[in-house]
Amino acid sequence: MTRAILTLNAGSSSLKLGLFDESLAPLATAHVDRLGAPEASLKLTDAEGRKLPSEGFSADDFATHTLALRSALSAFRADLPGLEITGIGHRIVHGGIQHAEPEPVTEVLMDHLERLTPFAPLHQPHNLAGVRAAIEAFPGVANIACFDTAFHRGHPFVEDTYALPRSYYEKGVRRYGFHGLSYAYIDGVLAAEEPELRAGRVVVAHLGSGASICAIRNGQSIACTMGFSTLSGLPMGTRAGELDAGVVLYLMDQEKMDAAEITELLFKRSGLWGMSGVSNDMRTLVASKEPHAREAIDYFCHRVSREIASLGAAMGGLDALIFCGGVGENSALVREDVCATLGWAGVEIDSEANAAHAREISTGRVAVRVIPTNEEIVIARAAKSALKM
Ligand SMILES: Nc1ncnc2c1ncn2[C@@H]1O[C@H](COP(=O)(O)OP(=O)(O)O)[C@@H](O)[C@H]1O
Ligand SMILES: CC(=O)OP(=O)(O)O
Ligand SMILES: [Mg+2]
Repeated sequence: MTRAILTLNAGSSSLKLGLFDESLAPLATAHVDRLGAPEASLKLTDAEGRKLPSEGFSADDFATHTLALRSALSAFRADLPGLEITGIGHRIVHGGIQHAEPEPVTEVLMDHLERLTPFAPLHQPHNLAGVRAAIEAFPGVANIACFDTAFHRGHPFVEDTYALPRSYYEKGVRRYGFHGLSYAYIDGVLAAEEPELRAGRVVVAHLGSGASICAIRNGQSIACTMGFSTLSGLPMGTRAGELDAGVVLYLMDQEKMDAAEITELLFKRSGLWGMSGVSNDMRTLVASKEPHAREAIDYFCHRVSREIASLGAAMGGLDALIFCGGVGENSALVREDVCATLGWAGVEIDSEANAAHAREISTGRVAVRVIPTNEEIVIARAAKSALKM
């Protein structure tokens, strides 16, 4: 029997599972892509990252996060007999004020995390459902919660607060920031491979179905485009991103929408999906001839460029720009568009290197990199350390 750590990461459009041995060498991954869409699919890879066959599934098996989890776990079981799961690490999007360090799951913790669901409705319920499913599937095995908010907890007060009466800050109305496991991974790569860059003013653009950008200096989060909830900052697959709070008042006052309807509109029917009327997926938009699809891409790239500049300003300049996440790693078109308007800041890229998704794509003063993120290994490391393996 090989002893293994299992990791679970439920994103807004994806489900990613990882299996690692106790020295943290990868054994296998399962990645459900386009979750909930007719094109949903499962990709399994082995220890060497080679694709394994994963037949016998249809889109119905990935229609919801719960079904996708069941299908991915069954695929793992079929392909990898002889494993003993000794610890399970979970990406939990929101840890609130109280939870930053990875923690063993208890009933009390689950209760705290449940209460944060309204701040991350596209994630927290799926994250917690994943924990419950893991408890059921692997009784007696310890579950460790790893928080997406943790990486940002030390950011400066001016980046932690809104200009509201102080009592709201005390109640937890703060700029939390998310995608912290991804930022921690990228920071770790820079620490190991390009420490001179890490010491500079680094902006990391995590562009996936959910998207945010973070300013990092010496491993410390300085600012993030996501704040109180996973709604703010960039437009995303189905989320609006930056929005004048006056729009919400208008929706309530004039359109008589209640909180549930506004949540549904801003989290699930806006962003790339709402603007284009075509798809929430960048691949489909790039391939589409619909003018609204192109407008959605243009809006996305425009907001990404503006936010990169804004985060650079928060640090007094920009030395390195890193792209990661499903869009950031795979869309040369988006990177090209984003960088095209940042020439004044010293961002210049080589079109061929960019088209080839090379790691180093810059030709100008700012180092521009494409680094595939790996939230799974960050979760596995945290689980191993919390379990003192
Ligand atoms: N080849 C590609 N070109 C453009 N976009 C891509 C490509 N591959 C994946 N994507 C985008 O990446 C997104 C998924 O990114 P990911 O970081 O896995 O999302 P999440 O974790 O938020 O669910 C998809 O919605 C799609 O828009
Ligand atoms: C926080 C968030 O939006 O996560 P994801 O990109 O995985 O949906
Ligand atoms: Mg994700």
